[in-house]
Amino acid sequence: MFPKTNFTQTKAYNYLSDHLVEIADQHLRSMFNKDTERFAKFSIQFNDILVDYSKNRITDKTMALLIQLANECGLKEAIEAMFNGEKINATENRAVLHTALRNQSNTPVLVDGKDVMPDVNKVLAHMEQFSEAIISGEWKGYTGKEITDIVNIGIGGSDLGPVMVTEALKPYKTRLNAHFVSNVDGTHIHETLKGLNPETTLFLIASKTFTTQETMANAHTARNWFLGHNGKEEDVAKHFAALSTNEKAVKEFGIDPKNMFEFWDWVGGRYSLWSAIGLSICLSVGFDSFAELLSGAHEMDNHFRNTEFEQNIPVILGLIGVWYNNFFEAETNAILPYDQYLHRFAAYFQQGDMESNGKHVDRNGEIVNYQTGPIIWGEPGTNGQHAFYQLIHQGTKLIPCDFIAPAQSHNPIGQHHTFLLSNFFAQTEALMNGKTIDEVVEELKASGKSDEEIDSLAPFKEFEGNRPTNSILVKKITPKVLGSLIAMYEHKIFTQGVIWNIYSFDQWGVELGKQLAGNILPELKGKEPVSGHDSSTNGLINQYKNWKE
Ligand SMILES: O=P(O)(O)OC[C@H]1O[C@@](O)(CO)[C@@H](O)[C@@H]1O
Repeated sequence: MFPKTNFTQTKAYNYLSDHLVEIADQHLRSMFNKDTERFAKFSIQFNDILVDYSKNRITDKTMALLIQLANECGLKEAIEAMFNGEKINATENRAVLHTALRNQSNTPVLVDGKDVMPDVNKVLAHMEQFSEAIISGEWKGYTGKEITDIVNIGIGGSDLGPVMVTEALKPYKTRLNAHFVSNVDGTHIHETLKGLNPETTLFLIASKTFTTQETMANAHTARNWFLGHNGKEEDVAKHFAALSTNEKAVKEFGIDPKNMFEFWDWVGGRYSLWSAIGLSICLSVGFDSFAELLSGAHEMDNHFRNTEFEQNIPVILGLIGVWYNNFFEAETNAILPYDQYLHRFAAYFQQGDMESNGKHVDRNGEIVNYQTGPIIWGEPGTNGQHAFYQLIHQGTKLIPCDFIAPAQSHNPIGQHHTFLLSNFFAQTEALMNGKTIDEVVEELKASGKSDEEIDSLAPFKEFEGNRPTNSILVKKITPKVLGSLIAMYEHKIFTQGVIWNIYSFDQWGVELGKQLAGNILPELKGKEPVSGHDSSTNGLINQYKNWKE
């Protein structure tokens, strides 16, 4: 039974509110000075991943109370409910089983009394066979040439995951070139198709519903492009595949069901890279690397399901996020990967986190009176340091940051990696320690500044510090490590959704905009002005109609 606790009515919530007052004036500097074991106490190593959460505004008591909060909110029951295939996505009456997609132990997972693992393994085998046929060159296009380019056409969860993983695992790239089209803006498919050869291009139409406007528009344009370049209807089967739950729509589009890779309604779009949606990953980095990715995620699943909360990484990260979100009023969470290959990692979790926990109604249908999902953002380090770190260091907003870095680079050129890592270590140290006004004055004195100059400059050069961070140091970004990292964040999001008593696996909030776009679309034809909207929308549409060609 999935619990429905209002966390603000738990004992732990009240104890945490009191505890916040107790530690409000404790600076992280003093916490570290007082406790030389702080790092050992507040860090966990999981295979080739070290999670250091010691630079957070927590004490032993904080962690004990946060774990009490998790217990009072029934987190353990909720975790079991998910893994056991209960229909915890209640508003869509669906199970939530992205974990089954990587269940390499093959223990049965029942949905409506049926073990889903045989179907999962059947699709995986098809993905493996298909990928190997394409990569080996055995599969030929309509003029007998082997495929050289893959174009994945999808959006949201049918794009962001494949893009992020393909970029993150570029060192494992196969001979195929992967391209991704997502935006309905014609520029996206225009720029992608430029320079591609229809004889050697394979299109993957990735859409759980196979109804998404952007994806279907791009898919039809791709098909017309193919047919417009001497491709024939009977050749479509050699150059188009579909990744979807909607076989009927796939057939209607004209894709051979043999080239359809199915997945199921218990796979959420933003949790679908492990499913047939991951076919572009298999083609980009090879099926073996994809299998390693699944393996890493499966290991994290077992950790999340079987580890006591005190040592449970996703639970701890989720609870610390609740601590800042609901007690320190932090509204955002920055994900800062010190690895250029992970440049789409934060973007991926913008959907993963914000589409899951960006909710204002609780599981009883009541409007919440507390904060729920944070705003997720971030860019790779060290670039962020030259863009927005000023605010993180000296702004008025508290920005909890996750710093991620690999000890080993795939490209050990000169001193680049030590430069990168020195910044990774320094930034969290600076955010934690800050620089006191006395230290600033000493520095200015030593640089020869006059007393008058010191008085005027010092206030601007002080760093409060006490700014919380998590440091996630991995041995190397391999498929297995990446799989564990992604699953770690998925389960962090799950943990927070349980604490906030919200449904994390539907996304009704994306529907209204689409519906209104459908209403407006026919109005954009012709030149006659519209008047059926508010004055702003009318004004904008009519100006567009004046200007459009
Ligand atoms: O895979 P599809 O069905 O085309 O959906 C694409 C994306 O659209 C959504 O906004 C839902 O409409 C995301 O949740 C989803 O990942």
